[in-house]
Amino acid sequence: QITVDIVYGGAFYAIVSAGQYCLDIRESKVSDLRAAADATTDILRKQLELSHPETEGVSFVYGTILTDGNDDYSEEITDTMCVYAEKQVDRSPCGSGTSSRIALQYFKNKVKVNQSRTFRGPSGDVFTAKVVKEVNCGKYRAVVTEVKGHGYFCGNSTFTLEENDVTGRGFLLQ
Ligand SMILES: O=C(O)[C@H]1NCC[C@@H]1O
Repeated sequence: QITVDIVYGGAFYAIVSAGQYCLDIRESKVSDLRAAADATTDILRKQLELSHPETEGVSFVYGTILTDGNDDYSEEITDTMCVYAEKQVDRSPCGSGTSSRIALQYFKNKVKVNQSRTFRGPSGDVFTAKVVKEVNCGKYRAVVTEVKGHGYFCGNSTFTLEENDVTGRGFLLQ
């Protein structure tokens, strides 16, 4: 049995420490971490009915974020691995995932407004994040967060859908 937190930070995520699966976010194989996170997302998608008060179309568990469990305020880096959509592993700490993690730390009284933390993804890239202020979202208490990081432009692509291409309208091979 594991215990997860469900948090919205641009998408709904389950947040859980890798230790709950007896895995180590820095030492375990990415394939094992990914499988644990994906199995969690899969189960939650079947069990949970979510509803966002303001945005339609986001009310499902988008992914599971594994952490090192270091949620108390500290200037130390805390590690994150976001496994989202259909088993994709984010190389970065994940923008919406980092927003979710700092919001969760705030509501668990681990950080205060304007206390910044540093989050590291699997590639070693870091984002910093803080809570800026508390707000309401529908009937829920919520926060505005600020996430900073660096991204790299890596290309353009153009997709074309021909009129009779039924398969091209969407498919997934696994
Ligand atoms: O950084 C983000 O928010 C995106 N990366 C993976 C999950 C989200 O789509």
